[in-house]
Parts: sequence; structure tokens; C-alpha cells
Amino acid sequence: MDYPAFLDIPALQGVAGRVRLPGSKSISNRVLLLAALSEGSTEIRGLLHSDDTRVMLDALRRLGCTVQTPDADRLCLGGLGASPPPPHTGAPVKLFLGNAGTAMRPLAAALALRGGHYELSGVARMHERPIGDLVQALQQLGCAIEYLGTPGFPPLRIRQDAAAPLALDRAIRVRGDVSSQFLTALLMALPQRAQQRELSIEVVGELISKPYIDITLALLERFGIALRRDGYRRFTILAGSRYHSPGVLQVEADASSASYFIAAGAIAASDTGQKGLKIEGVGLTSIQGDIRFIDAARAMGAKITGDAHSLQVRRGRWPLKAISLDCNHIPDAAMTLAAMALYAEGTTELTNIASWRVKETDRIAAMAAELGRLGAHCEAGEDYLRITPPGDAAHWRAASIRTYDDHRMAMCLSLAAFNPAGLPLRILEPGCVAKTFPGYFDALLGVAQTAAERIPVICIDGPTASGKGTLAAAVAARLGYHLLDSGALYRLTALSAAQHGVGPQAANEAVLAELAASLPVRFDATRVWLAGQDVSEAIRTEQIGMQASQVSQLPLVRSALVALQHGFRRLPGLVADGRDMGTVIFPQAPLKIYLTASAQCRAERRHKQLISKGISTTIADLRADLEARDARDMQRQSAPLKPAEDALLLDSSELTIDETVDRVLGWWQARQPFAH
Ligand SMILES: Nc1ncnc2c1ncn2[C@@H]1O[C@H](COP(=O)(O)OP(=O)(O)OP(=O)(O)O)[C@@H](O)[C@H]1O
Ligand SMILES: Nc1ccn([C@@H]2O[C@H](COP(=O)(O)O)[C@@H](O)[C@H]2O)c(=O)n1
Repeated sequence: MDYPAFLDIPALQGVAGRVRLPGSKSISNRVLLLAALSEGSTEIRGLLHSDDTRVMLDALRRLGCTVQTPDADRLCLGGLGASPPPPHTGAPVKLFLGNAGTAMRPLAAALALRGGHYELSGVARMHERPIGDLVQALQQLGCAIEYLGTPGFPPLRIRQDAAAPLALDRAIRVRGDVSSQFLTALLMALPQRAQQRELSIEVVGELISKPYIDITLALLERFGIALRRDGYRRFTILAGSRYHSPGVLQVEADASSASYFIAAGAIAASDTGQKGLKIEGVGLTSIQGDIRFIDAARAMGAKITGDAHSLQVRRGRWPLKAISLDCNHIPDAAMTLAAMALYAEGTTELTNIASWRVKETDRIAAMAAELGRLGAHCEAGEDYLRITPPGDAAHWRAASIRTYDDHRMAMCLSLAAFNPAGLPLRILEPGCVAKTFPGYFDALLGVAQTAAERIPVICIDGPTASGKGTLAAAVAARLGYHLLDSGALYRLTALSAAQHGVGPQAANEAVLAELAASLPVRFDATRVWLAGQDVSEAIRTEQIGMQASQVSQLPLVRSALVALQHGFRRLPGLVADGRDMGTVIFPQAPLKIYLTASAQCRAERRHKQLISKGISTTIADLRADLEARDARDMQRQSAPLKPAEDALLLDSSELTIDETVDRVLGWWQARQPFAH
């Protein structure tokens, strides 16, 4: 999925419908590693496809695991099981783990205990995320693991002789108060060495994020590992433990990702008669700790019901109620409470969140800064955050939100688009959501509702071959907006008419209008389908272009296509190219461009375009054709081609494509309210 450099979200009003969430990141990466350590193959269903699971999968492939994907929902991973580790004397196996803590920590432990020669590295931020307590615990055992950069942080080198004895007769001590991932890493790695004896881990300090340990324990059990435990202080892996693939394993949808939609359901009004939002793939009995977010959301006012596999959310108390909460049990989802606090009466206090400081970014500082940008007042401490929302609608600001390469910052702050002031919101670098939820914005905007007038439209009208389509597509891509190529609809009508043996002349107006009104058309990112047939090329011929120009003269045909064109106005916005976008179809559009170029220039461009497709023609013929088409478009009675009164004129004769794009984006930016 290509994300733009920023995404502007218009003010949102409601949510309704259903949303299907991607698989849990925590479960996905644990299951991948456990399957890799098992004998035989594991079929994993519902695996999350994101940056973090991709780096884990790449690493497992490099380690020798086989990976097959029979379809989009299933992945079969062949485990390493009893196969011998690579020699510690050979060249290192280099593993790049991006910014995935759920890959770096468990792999470091698993490979140190497996033996071999490895180098584990990640992005710059990963090299700032602590791993010293885990490394120390492994060094206590006698594992040969060292830092390749700053002590206490990745990158790491592991050079471990698999045959060398390890100090496994006493309990391994590991700190639990910095990251629970250190304990998870040891719990998943140690069963490799538990065939002959039982192995114990002792947690030093108060364990944080206990629910993540519960996920680890539940999954260890699924893979055949038996444990004895004393609360969260001591864990003993029983002698004879060995990883067995469970065969098939279904990954639950991500409970942390659910938190954004739970919050949206609690914040956004839904139309009378609608039941709010249904969240599918994760339910009330989830094994993920972040499911307890629903208790906090309920305390703030959300109405949440559900079953084992889904949740139903709607707004209850309004405004929301401010809460004071120890968030140790929901460290990731708690960030969403900070966004909900924007809509609460009073000050919300989130405590015991020190772990936020060592995540993808310093989340306490980042959250305080960005909520402040929206008009909230925040007080940030070492391990707490207090949020007082903007006093009233007048105190909200149209903000340009920094996301710090942190997916959760982007997703949480997107909820500010429901602000009562009706202000749009800009999210910078929205692509960071790919870490756990690549389709997040499509999912949110797919269930969000707002008045059509709030959805911005940029109209680009002009004569044939002036570059409208090229410009419109580039502007839409840069803004993350939808695209309407209205000429394609007239071309489709002409093609459909030809297929039905109906000529494009006025005598057939009623039949042509009927065909236009019921075009069985489907657009995807790059192709156009008519009655299930890919007609992307068929509608682009000069002959169909000429017939399109003829059918477009007919008022009944034009009216028949209006509703279809309005249907393209979807969140977050639209760039529409044609002849009457600014004058007839979207007369209230906030930006209208009338794009021209000299007839000679347009004929030359079209000539070049056709030659590149292997179609031979002359510039003179093309010029005559396009002038005839322009004359017909400009002189027709119904919706003639002309600049809208408030259109900006752009002559591209002397401009490159990039220059026209920059010019339009410059005009667009100048009209946006975002403070920098
Ligand atoms: N500023 C420009 N400089 C040079 N070539 C350009 C420029 N803008 C567009 N072109 C080229 O001109 C050709 C026609 O552009 P395009 O198809 O976008 O025009 P159009 O106005 O959408 O045409 P139509 O009216 O047939 O839909 C394309 O090959 C495109 O790459
Ligand atoms: N809004 C529009 C768009 C197009 N037309 C007519 O359709 C013909 C084909 O359009 P292309 O942009 O794909 O070349 C064009 O010649 C116009 O006559 C229209 O009327 N209104």
C-alpha cells in the first residue's frame, strides 16, 4: 500500500457498519517463532501481514524455515525442529529486524540457546531500545552474545557453540520492570534446552505488562510446552518439554487495533436507527491483554457488547467521563485512552506508563506534544500523563500531527478527526501504520461518516489531451485521495452501446441513457471492468473517444451519469477530471482548475502517447481530431466545456508534468487551515 507524505482527514461525524481487523501482532510474531522452533509444519490462519511480521518471516526464511502461502489467509511454516543449528565458526547469518521488538528480543534469546553465528540489527530507533537485561540473563547462562554498538542496545552478535554446556542448573534471573518481552523471549527460547531437565526463570522486580506474558503462556501450551509457575515471579519449564506443532492455528484479530474502533464507536455519533459499529475477529474472551481496554472505555462511557469473536460499540455517556487509571495491564491500548480524553469532561490521568518511553518513540512526550497541538493541555511525568481537553469547540485547532514513525501515534491521533469544531486533521507520514495495520486508514474511513459537503473535491477540467488525467492521478496519489476519470464513464457508455449494437447518435438518446444509468462497471486501482470484462484498454481507443464525445452531447446521458459521479466523493477526498466537474457535477468544490495547453502542444503529446503504444498516426490528424472534439464539447447545449467562474487557469504548454502537479498542490496547500 502506497501512503502519501501526509493524509488530510476531513472532520468526521459518525461511524457505522462493520470492520474486520487484521491479526494480532503479538500473537502473530510469537506463533511464527514457535512454529519455527517446532518439528513439522504449522498452518497459520489470519496472520497479520505488516512490517513487523514481514521482518520476522524474512528472518525465519534466512534461518532455513520454509514458507508457503496457499491463499491470502493461510501461511504454512516448516519448522526447524531437530535440524542442527549452523556452525558457530561459519560466516554470520545476518538478520535485519526493523523496529520489531517482538522479533528482536525473542530471536536473540532463541538463537543464543540454539547456537550458531548470527548478527541481529534493526533501524536506528531499534538500536535505542534497551535489551541489556535480556542479554545479561543470557550471558549468565554462558551464552556468547555481545553488543556490536552501544552496550545495552542492539545490534547484537551471537556466536554460540551449540555443543558448549550452559549453566542451566540454577534459575535464570531476568528483570521484569523494563519490558515483559525479555521474559517472553526466555520463556520461548528455553524449551529448546529442556529435554533432559527442568529449567526455571525468576523475575526480578515488579513484572510489567503481565497480559503479554499470559499470551506467551497460552501459546506455549498450544505448542506442547508444560510449565509450573508461582504467579508472575517464577516459571519452570518441565523436563522433557519439546515443541510440537499444533497443526493449524488461528490468529485472533489484534485487540490493540480494536481499541481505535472501540474509541471511535464511543466518540462518534451514529445515525438514529443504527447500532453503532461492529468489530469482527476479536471478542470479549480474547487471550490478548489489551482486550481489557474495553473496561476503561466503558468507564469513560462507551456502550460495548459482544461475543467470543466480535464486539459491538456505540456512544453511551456524552461527553465522555474523565478517568484516572493505572494502565500497566494495557500498555499499548492505553494510548487510545489519551485520544478519548480529548472528548471527556475533566482531566484524564493515565499512570504507570513508564514503558511508553522506550517504545517506537518516547510515547509520553510525543502524545503530550501532539495533543497539545490540537488544543489540549497535557502534563507529562516520568510515568504518567494528564490530559485536559480543549475547553470547548472554539479551543480546538486544525493540527498537523507528527507521528514519530510510530503506528500507534498515527492511529490514536486520527481520532481527533471527530472533533466538535468540525476541523480537518492532517496526519504526517501516515504510512507508519504499516507496522501493525497497513489498511488502517481505509478501514477507519470505510466506517466513518460525514456530510458529503465536508469531503473535499479538486476539479480538473479542460480540453482533450491537456494533461487532465495525468495531473489528476498525480495529485490524487500525493493527497491519498480517490480519483474520478469522468471521461471514462462516457467512454464506457460508448463501448457498452457498441457492444449492444446501439449507435452514438441523438436518435438513440433514450436507450443510451438507459445503458449509462445501469453500467455494470467496477474500478480498481489500475483497471476498469465492464460486466466482469477488463476494458481498460478497449475504452482508450481513438474511435471510442470519438463516440464518447458524441454520446456526451446528449442531456439524458449526462443526467444518467450524475449519481455515479457523485458516488466517487468518498473519504478522505476526491480529485475529479473531466469537462464539467467544476461547472456542473461539483459546483461547490473548494478548488477548481481549468487546464489548457496549445492545440499543437496537445496534439504532439497525444502523438507521443499513441506512438509509445505502437499506434501510428500523424500530428496533423490528431490536431484536427482534438479540435473537432473540443469544438463539440464547448458548443453543446448541455454542460458545455468552459472554465467555472471560480476556476484557476493553468496553461501547461510550457510546464513539465511535475511543475503542473506542484502548482496545483501549492494552490491546495494555501487553502488548508493547518497550523505548522
Ligand atoms: N505538462 C506536460 N508536459 C508534457 N507532457 C504532458 C504534460 N501533461 C500531460 N502530458 C502527456 O500528455 C498526454 C495526454 O495527457 P492526458 O492523457 O493526461 O490528457 P487528458 O487531458 O486527460 O486527455 P483526455 O482529454 O483524452 O482524457 C500524456 O501522454 C501525458 O503524459
Ligand atoms: N466530464 C466529462 C468528461 C468527458 N466528456 C466527454 O467524454 C469524452 C471522453 O473523455 P476523455 O476525457 O476520456 O477524453 C470527451 O471527448 C468529452 O466529450 C464529457 O463530456 N464530460
